[in-house]
Amino acid sequence: MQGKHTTICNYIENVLDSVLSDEASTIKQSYLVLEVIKEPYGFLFIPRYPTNLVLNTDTYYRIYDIISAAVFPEYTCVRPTSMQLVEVDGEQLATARGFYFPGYKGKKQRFVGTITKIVADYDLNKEIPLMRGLTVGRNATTWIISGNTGSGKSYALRYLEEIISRLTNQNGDEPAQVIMIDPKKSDGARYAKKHSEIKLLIPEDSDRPEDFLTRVNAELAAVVNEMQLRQSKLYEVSNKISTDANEINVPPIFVVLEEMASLTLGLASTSRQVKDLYRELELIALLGRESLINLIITSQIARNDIVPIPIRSQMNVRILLGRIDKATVQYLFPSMIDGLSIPIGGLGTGIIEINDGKHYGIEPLAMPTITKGEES
Ligand SMILES: Nc1ncnc2c1ncn2[C@@H]1O[C@H](COP(=O)(O)OP(=O)(O)OP(=O)(O)O)[C@@H](O)[C@H]1O
Repeated sequence: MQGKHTTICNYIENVLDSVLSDEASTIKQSYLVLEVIKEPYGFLFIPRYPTNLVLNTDTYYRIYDIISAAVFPEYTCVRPTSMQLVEVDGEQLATARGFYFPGYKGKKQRFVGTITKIVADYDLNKEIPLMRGLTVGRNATTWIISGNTGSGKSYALRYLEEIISRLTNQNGDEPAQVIMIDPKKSDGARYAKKHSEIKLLIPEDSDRPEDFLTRVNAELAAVVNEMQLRQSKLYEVSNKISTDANEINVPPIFVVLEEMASLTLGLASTSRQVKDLYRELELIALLGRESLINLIITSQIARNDIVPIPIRSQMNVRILLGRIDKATVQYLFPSMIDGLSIPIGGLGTGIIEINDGKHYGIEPLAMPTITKGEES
């Protein structure tokens, strides 16, 4: 990795000096800060050895906390989920490595407008826009949206549904399929009622929780079956080693599960129906990507007994809206328990981590605001 000593680097060095020099007076002058001016952007913190700094995770996040606050709002730092120790090109051994802090100039901007306007500049078959400057690659097929009541989960889901309704198979002649499971018969159910193309699963008035869950499991089993059929077909027709079901021109399938906690409410985690549910969801989360089967879960809290670890750990896109504190981050962002980044305030805001090979860590998020006339 390479960087340049730009004006902001002087500023960061001064900030670091004044914080760190109290603890270790010899730190001053024993490091250099460079700005990485090519993608992936950010900053390099390069200590000159010998140094009294130990380059470990604690030091990394300590420096992250200092830099990220000091450069905001001119720059936004992304909080990596692990320490980033990188090789610095063309340096002597004493300065041949440094900490890399990913970040970008300015702040990413919330979209405010009609869906048509928001998506106009994007190829939805490649990426899903969430903010101006923040998109999710379509290879990220598993999403979890969590947050306290009123934080904007349902609103975020409606936005994603509007996006999904514009997705098709490779040839563009078959729309994406959506299966909406809404045990609370709330926003998701009401939205699906107006969109006949969505397959809606809601409890009947006479259903006991286990009756509804049995129907949900049957639907999920059918999705898993379709996943296996697609994999078999892909195996037969493809000569490529790395590919996905776009090659066989099938449309993406989205399983949307609104408020996961209410699906198992009142049932023991050891019951057959609950175990079946977790098994089917785990299979979809683990194996769905190649067969274009996507999973979107919302949950007020992503506790282990609500979203079991094997499912949660497969989630490529993790969104936490609303209140961000130690209690709320611990399930989706365990590495963030100490030192929180700065979320942007307001409705539908929080933090996001995207695991699509193009993002480095946790960043602030403000979900789009859809202006009247097109919100459906
Ligand atoms: N991105 C946004 N832009 C504008 N308004 C928003 C946004 N996100 C949420 N809101 C507004 O905030 C309020 C609460 O949002 P929402 O109903 O989605 O929360 P929730 O997390 O689903 O709550 P609950 O868990 O109680 O169902 C709604 O009035 C919604 O219109």
